[in-house]
Parts: sequence; C-alpha cells; structure tokens
Amino acid sequence: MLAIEDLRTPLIGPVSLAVERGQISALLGPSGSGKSLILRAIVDLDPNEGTVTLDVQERASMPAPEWRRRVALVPAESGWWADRVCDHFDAESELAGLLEAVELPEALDWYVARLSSGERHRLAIVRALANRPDALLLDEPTATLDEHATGLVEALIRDQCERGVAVLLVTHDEAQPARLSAGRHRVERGRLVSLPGVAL
Ligand SMILES: Nc1ncnc2c1ncn2[C@@H]1O[C@H](COP(=O)(O)OP(=O)(O)OP(=O)(O)O)[C@@H](O)[C@H]1O
Repeated sequence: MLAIEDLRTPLIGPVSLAVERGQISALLGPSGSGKSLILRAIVDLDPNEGTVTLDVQERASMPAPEWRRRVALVPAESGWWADRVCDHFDAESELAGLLEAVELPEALDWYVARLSSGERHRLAIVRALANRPDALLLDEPTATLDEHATGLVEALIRDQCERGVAVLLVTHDEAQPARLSAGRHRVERGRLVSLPGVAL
C-alpha cells in the first residue's frame, strides 16, 4: 500500500490518502488546484512535510533514488537527456513486451528529436515501468494521446494494477476513472475534497 499522511508544502495540504497495491486512484480537479504538486511531493521533488509509506517502509528510511525507483513518477512532460531513445534504458531491461504494448516496438533505435508528443509520452511510461516500480504516479498519462493510444496506455495501467502495483493518476478526463475502475478524489486549493458517495 502507498500511504500518504498529512503531506504538505507551502502550496498544498494537508493531504492524506492511501492506495492499495492492485488498486488505481484518480485525482481530478480544476487546473492549478495542486494535483501535480501532490505527485511531486510524494516522490520528494519539492520540499515537503508529512509521512509517506510504501507497504511498511517509510520514505524517510530510503535513499531518494531508491524511493523514486520504487515509487515512479511519470510527469506530464517527460525529460530526455540523450539523443537516442535506447540511451535512456539499462541494457538489461526487458523492454520488448512493454514496447509492444504501446505499439512502439522499433522505438529504441529512434532519435528522441523525431518523437511525436504522444510517442514521447508512451515511451516515458515504458521508461518508468522498465524499473519495475511498486507504485506508479501518472500525471495526465493520456492527455496528449488519441483514442487508440489512450486505450493502449489504459490497458498497460490495468496490467500494472493486476501485477500488484499501486497506481495514482491525475486526469482531466472525467470518464477515465470509470474505465479503469479507479477510486476518485477531487483536489481543490491543494486539498482533497469529498465527492458525492465517496469517502475520503
Ligand atoms: N514552484 C512554484 N512556485 C509557485 N507556485 C507554483 C510552483 N509550482 C506550481 N505552482 C502553482 O501551484 C498551483 C498548482 O499547480 P499544479 O501544477 O499542481 O496544478 P494542477 O492541478 O496539476 O494543474 P493542471 O491541471 O493545470 O496541470 C498553480 O497555481 C501553480 O501556478
């Protein structure tokens, strides 16, 4: 379980929520309400207070790189630092299945500069999954994708869920949580507010 208790920064919180392994939770809410900042605080990219725990292990007990491998964030805009796609992966990574799943089996040989925004985003998700995280934080994972590619990414998210990964995603697509059988939380002014019929 990914458990977040009293997470706060100067701009968000306190935020508390828990995502069981094998479950998906979605953060919805207006632009600028703090959804991305919540994901960034969970992986400790911005100074924050509060307790974040994966299963029984507290974030504070782990070196940051190890925490960010186990709790992987795919931001809305991915960063690429080398010319070719393959330079962003460990040579030993088992990628064939993941690349097939996003219908980009040849992409390792491509130059990053030629990628479309949707290809870039699908490959950023593959990059996070290649490290076999225990929890996956996805910031608008399908915002740049057409209907077909959205279906591919949603299938990949469901597959991760079936493998026992805890998934927390941000979306503006109000129908997406239902397609993913995900729990829903609404963010307003940096805090979670209750949705009708949904307990916080
Ligand atoms: N480093 C920063 N310094 C000051 N304000 C910031 C900083 N980063 C983000 N903000 C502000 O915090 C608020 C929340 O930002 P955040 O990116 O979390 O919104 P969001 O809910 O993800 O929005 P969207 O749906 O548009 O992506 C915004 O008003 C943003 O301008």
